[in-house]
Amino acid sequence: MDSATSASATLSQRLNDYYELCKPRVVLLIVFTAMVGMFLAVPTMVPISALVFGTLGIGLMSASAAAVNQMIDVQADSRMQRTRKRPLVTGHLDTRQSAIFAFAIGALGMAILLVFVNALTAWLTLFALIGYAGIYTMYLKRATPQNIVIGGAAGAAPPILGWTAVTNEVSIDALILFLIIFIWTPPHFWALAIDRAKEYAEVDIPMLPVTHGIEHTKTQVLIYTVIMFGVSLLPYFSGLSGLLYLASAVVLSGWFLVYAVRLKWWARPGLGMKMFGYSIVYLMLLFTALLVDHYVPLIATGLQSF
Ligand code: HEM
Ligand SMILES: CC(C)=CCC/C(C)=C/CC/C(C)=C/COP(=O)(O)OP(=O)(O)O
Repeated sequence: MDSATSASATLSQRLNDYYELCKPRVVLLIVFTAMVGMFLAVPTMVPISALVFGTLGIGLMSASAAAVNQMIDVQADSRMQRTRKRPLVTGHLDTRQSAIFAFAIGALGMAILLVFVNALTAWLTLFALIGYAGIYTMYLKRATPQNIVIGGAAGAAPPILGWTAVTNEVSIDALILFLIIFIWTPPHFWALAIDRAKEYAEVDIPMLPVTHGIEHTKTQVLIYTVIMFGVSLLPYFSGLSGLLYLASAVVLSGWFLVYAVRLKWWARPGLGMKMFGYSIVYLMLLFTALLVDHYVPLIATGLQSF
């Protein structure tokens, strides 16, 4: 390999390390839920500056929160199979580089929201960043098995942030979208934790299956999934969404419930991880259904006027 080729290989490796530091797939879904919040806040098109700068600011600050989470968790991450390849664990990045990067993208995100969006969105996003990186990662994660229920509030904030980016105010409908993700978080995480309980026990993180056992956690997953079924129908009953959304929510949440029931009474090895995988598809499709449902009447009206 000549020196130019090896320099470019190093650069692309380095970029990939910073990319992985941001938990990109989680941030992508977070940003998507924020964008759906923006679109649902207005009857027609989102103003382009709120869309571009709101998305960018929320995305950068979420990525910053994820990087800080990895800086704090480096010890635990180095001892779990699932997290062993993270860039701070492998030594591809050090704490100083990660701290500078996290601060830079966090500050940039905050500045973008303050200057181009609005102060309410900027401060609420900062609050979510501190909630996840500070309160959840530094304290709650090691303090109580209810860690993710409380910490989940930060991850559920993005639809509200998207909504305020466009309207500069919080509404009941924005709170309903928040509630969907808030109630979704425990089944999302505990389904994975059931299959990874041994790893969490080994690093002394008091996740629910470690402190209260697998059976209790499965019951909690089922209870939250039943509540989530009901909560996922709220956008229809509040008048935010129509029948297309209602039908999608019934099918998607119904399938989630089938998983929860199987996990409780007919589990087989690996079902927890399968349910965890479905939880991600579920949230993606549910928010896609909100979006499509919102624009179908508009498209239909447009077609009629031709
Ligand atoms: C406190 C709240 C949450 C906890 C404890 C949690 C926990 C986790 C864990 C442990 C993983 C890692 C799976 C792995 O490494 O294979 C994961 C993956 C994931 N989570 Fe969450 N999560 C939370 C909130 C959220 C939120 C709010 C979203 C998006 C709206 C989200 C979206 C995702 C996605 C897309 C993945 C897959 C990432 C990948 O494939 O790399 N999570 N979650
Ligand atoms: C500004 C804003 C909207 C912030 C968003 C917060 C954010 C990035 C939430 C992600 C939630 C998440 C991946 C939790 C898992 O952390 P973990 O440490 O329990 O999981 P791990 O073991 O995989 O690191």
